[in-house]
Amino acid sequence: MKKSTLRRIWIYMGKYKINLIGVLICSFFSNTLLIFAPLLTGKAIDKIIGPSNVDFSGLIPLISILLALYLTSSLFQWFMSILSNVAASHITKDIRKDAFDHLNTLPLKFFDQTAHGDIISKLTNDIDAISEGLFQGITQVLSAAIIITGCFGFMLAINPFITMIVLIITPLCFFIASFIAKQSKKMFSNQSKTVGELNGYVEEMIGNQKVVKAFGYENRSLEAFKKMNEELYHWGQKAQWYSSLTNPTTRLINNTAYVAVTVIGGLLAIAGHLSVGNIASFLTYSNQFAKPINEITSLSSQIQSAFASAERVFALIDEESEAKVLESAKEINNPRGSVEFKKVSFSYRPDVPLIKELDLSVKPTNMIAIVGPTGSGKTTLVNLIMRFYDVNSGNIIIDGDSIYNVTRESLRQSIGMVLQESWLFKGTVAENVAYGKPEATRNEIINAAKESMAHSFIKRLPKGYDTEITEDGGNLSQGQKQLLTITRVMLTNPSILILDEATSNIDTRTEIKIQKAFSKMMEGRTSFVIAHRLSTIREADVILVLKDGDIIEKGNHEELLKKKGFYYTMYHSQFAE
Ligand SMILES: Nc1ncnc2c1ncn2[C@@H]1O[C@H](COP(=O)(O)OP(=O)(O)OP(=O)(O)O)[C@@H](O)[C@H]1O
Repeated sequence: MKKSTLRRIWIYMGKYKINLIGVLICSFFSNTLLIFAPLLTGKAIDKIIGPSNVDFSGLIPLISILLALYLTSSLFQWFMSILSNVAASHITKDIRKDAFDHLNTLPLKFFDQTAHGDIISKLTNDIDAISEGLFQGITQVLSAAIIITGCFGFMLAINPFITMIVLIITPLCFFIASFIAKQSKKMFSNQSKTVGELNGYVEEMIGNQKVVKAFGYENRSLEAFKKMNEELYHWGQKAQWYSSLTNPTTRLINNTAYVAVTVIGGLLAIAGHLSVGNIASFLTYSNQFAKPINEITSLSSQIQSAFASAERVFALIDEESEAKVLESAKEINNPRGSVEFKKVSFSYRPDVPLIKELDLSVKPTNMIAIVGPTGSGKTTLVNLIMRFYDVNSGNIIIDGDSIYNVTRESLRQSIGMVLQESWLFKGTVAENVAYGKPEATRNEIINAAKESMAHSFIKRLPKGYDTEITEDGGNLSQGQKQLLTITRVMLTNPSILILDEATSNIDTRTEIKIQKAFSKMMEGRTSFVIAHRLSTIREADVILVLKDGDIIEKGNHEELLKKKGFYYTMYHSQFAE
């Protein structure tokens, strides 16, 4: 357990000090009251002296006190769980908020390099494990400490000799329980690893059902699933076999102690050293004393796993945010759209240089097409303009301002992006269109849709602009989804456009319609268009041909064809197809 993890958990918990103090007080009273109960029960038993010989005047007050004691203890128990649950939910909420807030400040690099499932599991399971583990852990440790000390004290007071017997037998239980726990832990961890694999496999198969069916993969998929399921069964069985040993073994030892206490207690009673009531009290104390000791193993693993989860969540919160903007950073508003790259160098990994001292000057309202083989750095160029990644050296200037001297928000608001994947979320058509401008009026939305030629298909949807779209736009065609994302960009009215393979998922007939929407959108705006289909970028003012991160050819369509270089070969190879 790292000290810093403890300190940070304490900072979160410290905000709910009052609840914590309340939990401590309630736990103290609830457990202390309970510890007195067996003593009183013993005394009550001793009031029943024999047939027709019951000391009612002593017995009735004892029973009344016992009832009051149990009632008060239960009330304290109830208050304790309310206080601890309230604090636990607040802490979960606070940590989750901090983690999610921080997630929004992380650079794209982080999301590119981290498994998304892992991030989700940190935000959900791990955060739950922290609060559950810690609060249950703390309250149980506290109760255990009070119960063990109290019971030990009372047992000692009743009879030190029998207390020694209990003291010898109970740790034996503890060692056996922890040995079994160690063995079963291995099996449980294999089991959860297999569960993880199985979940991943099922998710992949469900997500890619089309591909599974298209390639007739069903039977092979079933085979692979069967194998994993068998493995899961195997580990599950073993884990259960070991863990199911704990209870019977510890019970057996505890019961042996119970019998020993009863027999020795009986003998001592006959010798006149103990009363029957004393034996009854002692038996209850020895039981209560053993219980928390037996639970220490599971309690410690619960607390350890809460700490492990806390470390994972704090590691996420400690991930380095996007570089801070300068204090002097200004807002960029409606730029005219001139873009300049000055000796820009960039690489994703220090040992693999990608873009080397690239110079480029783009005039406002120009259409720049970026073409080149796969992996040549086309998307990287637009990543740099959007500041998804920062250059290693050099500068990018928009309308005379370095993009590093303006706020990221205003820079990104000035640029509209349409990607190959048209991302839509669960909500109405209108809500999806207004994603970048939530305050847009219905008229503005309709006008944008008319401009992007999406209006006619939206009108025909069952509820028009109020039609609910399922997650990922499953109930729309690929072309319709793309028209919606174009409308979304239209509505934000950016000065600069980036279209990254925006029509590559669309059939050629729909593409013509979408091309028209694009042409309309590009009017009066600087645009960067990445396209594999060269027929779509013939009209570009400048075509940049990229190869291994360098611009190897630059010019308009005719100029580049005349050159008979790389573009010429690419263009003709596409038409030969
Ligand atoms: N997040 C990343 N981390 C590390 N390397 C990356 C990352 N993204 C891209 N690369 C690498 O950088 C190079 C350029 O990638 P980029 O996506 O810019 O190519 P592209 O020309 O857009 O390719 P495509 O036409 O296939 O989309 C490739 O070699 C790629 O493997």
